Amino acid sequence: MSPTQLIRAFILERKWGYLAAVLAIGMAQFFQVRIPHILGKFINRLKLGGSTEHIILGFALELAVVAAGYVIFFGFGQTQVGRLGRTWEYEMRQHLFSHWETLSSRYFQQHSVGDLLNHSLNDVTAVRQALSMGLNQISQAVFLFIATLYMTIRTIDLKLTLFSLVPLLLIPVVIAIIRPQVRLRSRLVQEGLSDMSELAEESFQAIRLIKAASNEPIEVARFADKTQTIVDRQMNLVRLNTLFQALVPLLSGIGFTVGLVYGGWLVIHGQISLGSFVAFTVYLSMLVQPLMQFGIVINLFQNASASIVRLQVLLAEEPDIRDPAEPVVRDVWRGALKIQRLTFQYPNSEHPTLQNVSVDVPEGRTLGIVGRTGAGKTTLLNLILRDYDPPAGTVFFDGVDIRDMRLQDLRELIAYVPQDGFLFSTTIGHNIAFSRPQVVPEDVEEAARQSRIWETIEGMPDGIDTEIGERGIMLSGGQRQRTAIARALIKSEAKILMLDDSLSAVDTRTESEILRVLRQVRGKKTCIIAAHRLSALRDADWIIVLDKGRIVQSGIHEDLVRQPGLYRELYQIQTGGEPAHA
Ligand SMILES: Nc1ncnc2c1ncn2[C@@H]1O[C@H](COP(=O)(O)OP(=O)(O)OP(=O)(O)O)[C@@H](O)[C@H]1O
Repeated sequence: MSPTQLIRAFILERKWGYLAAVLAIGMAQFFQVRIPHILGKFINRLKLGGSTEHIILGFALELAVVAAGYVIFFGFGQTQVGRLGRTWEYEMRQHLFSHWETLSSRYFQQHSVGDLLNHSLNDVTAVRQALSMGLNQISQAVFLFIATLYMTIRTIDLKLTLFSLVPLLLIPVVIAIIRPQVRLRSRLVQEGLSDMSELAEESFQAIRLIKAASNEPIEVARFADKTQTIVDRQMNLVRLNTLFQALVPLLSGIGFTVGLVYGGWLVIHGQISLGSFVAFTVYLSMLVQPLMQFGIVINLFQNASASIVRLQVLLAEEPDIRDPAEPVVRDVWRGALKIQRLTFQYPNSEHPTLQNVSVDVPEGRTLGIVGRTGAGKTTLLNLILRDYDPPAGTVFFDGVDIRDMRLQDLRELIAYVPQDGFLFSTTIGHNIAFSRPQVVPEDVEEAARQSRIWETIEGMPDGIDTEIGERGIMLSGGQRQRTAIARALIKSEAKILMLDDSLSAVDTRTESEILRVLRQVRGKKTCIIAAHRLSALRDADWIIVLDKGRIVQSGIHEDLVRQPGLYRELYQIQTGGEPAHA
């Protein structure tokens, strides 16, 4: 659904709530316009003389009743409108987040986090302001304007009202001229804010790198540059808004002068009473308020319409990786994997990253993937996960093209340890139980023991409830990797375990301990281990050697080290030039 449709549906669904709010705000204005009328009557009555105490008390009581009516109706309307606006904001943010969750990695590579946050914060807020404050102000303004005009024409003088009104009618003209500029400048401010949050986020993520390079002053200067741009753009907007907001009272002031001159003349010539003239001046000043509000509302709606366009673009984004129309569903999957003549090119890339890759991994077997950096190992794993879509007829799970499987089934069947072993800023226990929030602590412990992180956890102040800082900053690289492996192992019913260079940061002893655990898993799960370090692959049932996206060698470790080729080269480098032997 587009944001416009969403807004329409939202308002329609709550039409009675909105109607009650608008009517209450309108009613409040009718109470408000009674005040000058009472004042005028009071002055005229005072002029007649008589028992003043009694008169004053009577008028005071009338004023108090009117003021109470205003407060009750306005209070109700304002609260109601505010509540509806907040509900919209909540629902829209939920909607946006759910939508983003359907999109693939490709989308997040092409859009900055700063921009997305800007959408979910500022754009949604801009629409909310139009739906709450905007509606509140426009209801007030329309009702007050009509009611005031009605009162001045009916109870005072038509000509006096019309003459004073002429300068005020120029206000919409002024607004029409300034309006497009306000919109442009407010968009520039929003873009500047988005740039700034993007830079701050990147900088915080890279804080270790920045400190290691003593780059703090450069980062601070870059940030200052961004904030200066925002200030400049905000000042441009403020100047224009000031002009805009000054012109409205100026025009009202001219109307006021006309009213004073002509109204005074009418009083001198006895055509209206002094009380009516006083009431009229109050009415005129009351007309300024709705006109100012028209200006504010126009600004709010301008901002909201720019935000709606951005939200429109965002929600129009279709997920590029989806469930098939008629998925193949099975009760039991075994976990055999077959890759057949797989060639793949990233959308923004000029050359294929993988070329004609074929390999068969029977269920319960282990495939090792080795290759220099950039050879395409991660890409191959990402394609098996359908993080990017492989071409049809190239990747099969138990003989079924993975594109014909339900995404949820496929991903339930795979336990994956990504290269960066991403950890969330929560407790170590929650990180391990990430894909299985309902598991019991014993399962967390079991997975942690298998991945050799349990000892570390036991030494932590709060055990599995220890907070590990932003993205696991309190853990070492190896501890992070072992935590990520535990997270995969806890997914016990997965049929395929994929490790993307996940042992690179652990010492060789820990590596062989983890490999021993993986050996126990073997036979029950199909394992795919991508690695630079050949020691991680020694036990694999089959190894493929990737070079620039092609399989250049394949076989078992013992054979590969004997053959001349890339594998032996890597082996010799890693074993310090030892002669190749099994
Ligand atoms: N999202 C992407 N868009 C475009 N090109 C990409 C993308 N991801 C990876 N590549 C390119 O594809 C090639 C293979 O990258 P990949 O990450 O699969 O290699 P790798 O063998 O896992 O390397 P490493 O061992 O360094 O992790 C590289 O040239 C890389 O620049």
